[in-house]
Amino acid sequence: MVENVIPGYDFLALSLANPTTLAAQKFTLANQTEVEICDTGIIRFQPAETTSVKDIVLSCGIHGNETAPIEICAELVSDVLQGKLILKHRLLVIFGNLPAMLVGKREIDENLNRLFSGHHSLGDGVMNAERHRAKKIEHYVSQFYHATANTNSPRQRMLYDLHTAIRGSRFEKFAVYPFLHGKPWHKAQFEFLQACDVTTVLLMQTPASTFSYYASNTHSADSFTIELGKVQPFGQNDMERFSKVRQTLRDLVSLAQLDTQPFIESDFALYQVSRAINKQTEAFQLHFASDVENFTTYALGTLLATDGDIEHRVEQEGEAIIFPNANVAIGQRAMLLVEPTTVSQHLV
Ligand SMILES: O=C(O)CCC(=O)N[C@@H](CCC(=O)O)C(=O)O
Ligand SMILES: [Zn+2]
Repeated sequence: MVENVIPGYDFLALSLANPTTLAAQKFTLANQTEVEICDTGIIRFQPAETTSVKDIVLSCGIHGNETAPIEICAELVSDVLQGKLILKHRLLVIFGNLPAMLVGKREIDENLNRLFSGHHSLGDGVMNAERHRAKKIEHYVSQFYHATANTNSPRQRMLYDLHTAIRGSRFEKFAVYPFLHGKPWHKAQFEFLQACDVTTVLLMQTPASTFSYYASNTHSADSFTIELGKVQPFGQNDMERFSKVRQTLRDLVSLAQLDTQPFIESDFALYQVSRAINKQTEAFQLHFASDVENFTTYALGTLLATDGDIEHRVEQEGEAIIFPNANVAIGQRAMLLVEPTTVSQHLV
């Protein structure tokens, strides 16, 4: 049955062959896991196991050229479909921007990761494929979480949105912890990240239109953007570098509890955003080379970027650059400046 619906157990290939739409379908695996294709690139699993307490969303390819996470998720989905990986918890897997994957680009018309929390419908409204996709993704995530919202036992929601960075990084893997509006950070989440070999975490200080902020703020999910290395074409990722994250994600969905190391703050490099620099004019220019890595620091006063007449310089000792990108839409984030911080004072 599965092979008739998803040839070769390859849901990614089926989705890429149907990048705009795929008819919804439901079927059951031999191990009694219920599978629902919600739409192209969006697949939901309900395990036979009734002691499931976690509602887990994994997403990748929100930017079409960020291939390592796409390969990781495709492998995991295929193994579930083949019965090689038996789920303990409910799981929704999202392959975000299929048309952009097909052409190896970050986006087609607009950055999908700036369209969540209803931003898909602002301004000119839902007028391009990325806006439609963001709206659909929000719909399926809401449906997934709401399906168990009235059950009596407490459930844990999580959403891990897997990306890769455009540049190299002083820390190859790092996570973005969305702004929690004053709520405490979760020790167990740092422990999960460490199990994934991610020990650099950037704590955001403001709301955002990203997918991870949407999941955190709208659905109270434990949620992160997780950056896994640098953008590479499909098939050119050294998957050995991701062995810990691959295994931890498999354990997360298939075991009752993850076996993690206790949180020790000194194991982590923690940063908070000191400033966000938004592009204001088409003249925006970075004043360092394209191979300068994320988390690089410069001396006080160094000119980092100009935007017409505006000069952006290092204002604080130890301020590091992250996600510098001159090629963004006017009004959008062109770079973050971050500084070391701690979490122990506000951690549960
Ligand atoms: O390397 C870059 O410049 C961008 C990599 C990337 O796509 N990062 C995400 C971070 C989302 C967040 O802030 O949570 C993005 O820019 O969308
Ligand atoms: Zn990305």
